[in-house]
Amino acid sequence: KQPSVPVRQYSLSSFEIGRKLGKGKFGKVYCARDKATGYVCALKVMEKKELIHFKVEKQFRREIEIQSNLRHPNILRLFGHFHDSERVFLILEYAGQGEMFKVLRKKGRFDDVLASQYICQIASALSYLHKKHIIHRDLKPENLLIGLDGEVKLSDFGWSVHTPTSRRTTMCGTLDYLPPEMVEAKDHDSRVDLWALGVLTYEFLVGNPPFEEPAHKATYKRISKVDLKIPPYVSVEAADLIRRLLQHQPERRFPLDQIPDHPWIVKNRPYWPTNNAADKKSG
Ligand SMILES: CC(=O)N[C@H]1CCN(c2c(Cl)cnc3[nH]c(-c4cn(C)nc4C)nc23)C1
Repeated sequence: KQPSVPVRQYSLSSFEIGRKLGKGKFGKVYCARDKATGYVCALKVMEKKELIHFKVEKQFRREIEIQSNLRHPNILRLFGHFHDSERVFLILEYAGQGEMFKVLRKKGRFDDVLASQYICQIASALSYLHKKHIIHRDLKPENLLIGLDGEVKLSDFGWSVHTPTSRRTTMCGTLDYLPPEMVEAKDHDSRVDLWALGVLTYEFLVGNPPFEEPAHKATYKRISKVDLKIPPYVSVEAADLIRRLLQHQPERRFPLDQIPDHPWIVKNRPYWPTNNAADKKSG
């Protein structure tokens, strides 16, 4: 009988802690190296009392359960978790090029080649999740990371659930990515991620989400009416995909598995993937 790989028990002393990478909603993330293997990872630390105070321990357990079982090149791996008396620790994959929203803010907006590569990779990750009856429900630049070779990594599964569902937890944070059926608190399914993908496509190419307004109520109205204005500099092919995703009726939204064949993706696919790290190495 083949001995199964023993599941290692981790503790804080298993790691050398490096620099602080950033703050998530409920915790801090540090770069860390596993002493036994030298493997670099990201260690997310959360205070138990904070999880209890924000009443998110159920959501947090779901995040661990869902993300631990996912294996996809565009989904950030969760390798394991452990806790001590007052904190919980997540051992996450380290994304070598950091946070998407910082890159987007710094660049302002992406060109068709970069944006279409990112959208195609995110569509691939969403397709993988939907086949497992999981919807992400919180797709936005803040929840995207970039790996060492420039590939996108979906992270933060705090809001993901098994379909179909109707939201029970009150929403906080930006409404910008929510489809009509969610702002109208109707039952919803995996096609909410299609709407968010449309919002993300728009934001990558324009620099801000399509229905952004200072007041929540105004954003809500623009989403409900699909009050979409696409600037003239957005290419015809990109505008076509954005319009096909930002459909009020979920069943009319462009299906994920057709995205790799959409003209905008095909036209902007490089002959070979740009592998920044390799380019630098080869000089
Ligand atoms: C919600 C949330 O956890 N946000 C972020 C904090 C850092 N974190 C990372 C996570 Cl969870 C995983 N890998 C990361 N890599 C980086 C990073 C790399 N560079 C060069 N700069 C940064 C920053 N950050 C992470 C997720």
